[in-house]
Amino acid sequence: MSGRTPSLTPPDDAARPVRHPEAPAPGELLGAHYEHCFGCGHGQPHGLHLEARAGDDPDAVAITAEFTVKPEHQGAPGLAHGGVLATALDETLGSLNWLLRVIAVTGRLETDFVRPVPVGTVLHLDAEVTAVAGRKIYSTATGRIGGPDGPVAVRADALFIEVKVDHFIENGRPEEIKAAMDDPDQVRRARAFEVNP
Ligand SMILES: CCCCC/C=C\C/C=C\C/C=C\C/C=C\CCCC(=O)SCCNC(=O)CCNC(=O)[C@H](O)C(C)(C)COP(=O)(O)OP(=O)(O)OC[C@H]1O[C@@H](n2cnc3c(N)ncnc32)[C@H](O)[C@@H]1OP(=O)(O)O
Repeated sequence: MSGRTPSLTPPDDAARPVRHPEAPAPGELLGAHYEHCFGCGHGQPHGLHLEARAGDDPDAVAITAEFTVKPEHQGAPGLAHGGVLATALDETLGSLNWLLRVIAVTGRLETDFVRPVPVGTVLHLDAEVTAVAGRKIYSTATGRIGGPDGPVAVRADALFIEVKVDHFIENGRPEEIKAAMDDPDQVRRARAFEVNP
């Protein structure tokens, strides 16, 4: 994509991404990586409740997701806030971690807002890893309105950086970290990212 900052362009020796052999099957609902996550958590009343699925092409590290814009997501009257749309893109791109079976955090997210997105709209998102270079994961996402093949409303390119579980243990607030480590469901989800908490 033109006009991107150099840090979003994979180096020449970057590898093609590979879907992990134990990744969720094509079409499988991914669920939430953390129940209180603002993007995907079912236990987060203020969240986006984004639902993501593993992409249909078994050779691509790709997913699809849907996000319904609610009145609480407004910026201008009747329109989605741009930061909320960026969050939906970020969350969708972050969900690609399930297919790589690594934990990675967003280092850079570059977003284009192409069309306004009215409240009530279902945003149809798709995201794909384009390249991997060491800990650096390059990815891209699009959000369409009016259906999965509708016009593009938002798009983003991103650089995610692989981290170990210590990233969260060392930086997260102790209350939430302890609760996560004491929760067998959370530990099971973390293992899906090959994490051993
Ligand atoms: C029991 C507890 C369980 C807890 C875990 C539970 C579940 C786990 C599952 C999933 C959770 C994972 C993520 C959350 C998922 C979804 C939410 C959506 C995603 C997000 O919302 S996530 C939050 C926002 N995100 C951050 O909170 C990051 C803050 N940040 C940092 O924590 C550091 O900044 C870090 C770690 C990124 C890097 O730090 P570092 O010291 O490890 O590595 P370093 O700096 O050496 O960078 C290595 C190479 O990346 C290049 N690089 C780095 N940053 C760059 C940038 N910004 N632009 C361009 N290039 C960059 C360097 O240039 C170098 O490149 P090179 O190797 O070529 O020199």
